[in-house]
Amino acid sequence: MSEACNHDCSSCGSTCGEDTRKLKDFHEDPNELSDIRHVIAVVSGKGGVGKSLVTGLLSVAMARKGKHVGIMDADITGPSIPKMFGTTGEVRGTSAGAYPVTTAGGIDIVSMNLLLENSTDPVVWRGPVISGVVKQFWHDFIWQDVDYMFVDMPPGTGDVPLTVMQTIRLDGIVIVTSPQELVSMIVEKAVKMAEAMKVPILGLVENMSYFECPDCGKRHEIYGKSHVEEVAAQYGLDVLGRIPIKPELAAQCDAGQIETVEGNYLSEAAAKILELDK
Ligand SMILES: Nc1ncnc2c1ncn2[C@@H]1O[C@H](COP(=O)(O)OP(=O)(O)OP(=O)(O)O)[C@@H](O)[C@H]1O
Repeated sequence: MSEACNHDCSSCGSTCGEDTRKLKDFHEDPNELSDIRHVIAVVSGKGGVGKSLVTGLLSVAMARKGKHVGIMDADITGPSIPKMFGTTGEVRGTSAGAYPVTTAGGIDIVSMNLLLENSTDPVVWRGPVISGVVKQFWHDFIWQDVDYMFVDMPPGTGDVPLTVMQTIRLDGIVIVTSPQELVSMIVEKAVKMAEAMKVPILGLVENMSYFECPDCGKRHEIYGKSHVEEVAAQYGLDVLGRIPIKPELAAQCDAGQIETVEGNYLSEAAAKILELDK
């Protein structure tokens, strides 16, 4: 709240968490044939920090717990989910709606890359068109019996994250950071956006946290000391996991083999997400 606050929010553009205006509810129902129990969005402040990797690993972790998982790849101009899962199938449609493509491990995926004739074709559309596609992924696809849907957001706080948060009733967001980012600033932006949109934050995941020497097991903080714990404490958030830099992880993602990745870097995140069922 600013010092000059006169408690008349109607003429104020700031998002201070004290907003007295009644927020209009823009949430929209999914396709009438869809059955989706929980939706979690994965966000990051900038590109390339590993948001898609975290979306993929969280999905695999939940699928390994016996849950039916869906992934909506809302990164329309930079979709990477199908490649990570080695999914090339075609979207099938009926008059009632279209169906996601299912991975080898049983995860349902919808991504722009599954709709393009050629996966290397660029998507050169303006923001409103892109946001419209994300809405179509929600309305026009039939998501059957999905326990947990993860939405891989484009980085930042632009049109698409806003559309997703307004349109889909989210159970929470997971914020992905990396040690080389200005973590405090990124987290504060995400916290303010989530507050403004009334979406709970499930916690932070730090990717590329450290490198573990394969010979001696010593951990090296290649990008400098992590500040994720301090920042999380500052905002009252949980740290849900720290993922090391691991060339094998990148190689498995490039080979479409994320479902065979061993180790569970996100067990705390998965435990927290499972609590949504309670
Ligand atoms: N911990 C890690 N160890 C090794 N490679 C990683 C790790 N995290 C991510 N990568 C690699 O870095 C690249 C970027 O990761 P990813 O696509 O998940 O980032 P992103 O934040 O989703 O990017 P964008 O915002 O551009 O979609 C990928 O090639 C991925 O395999």
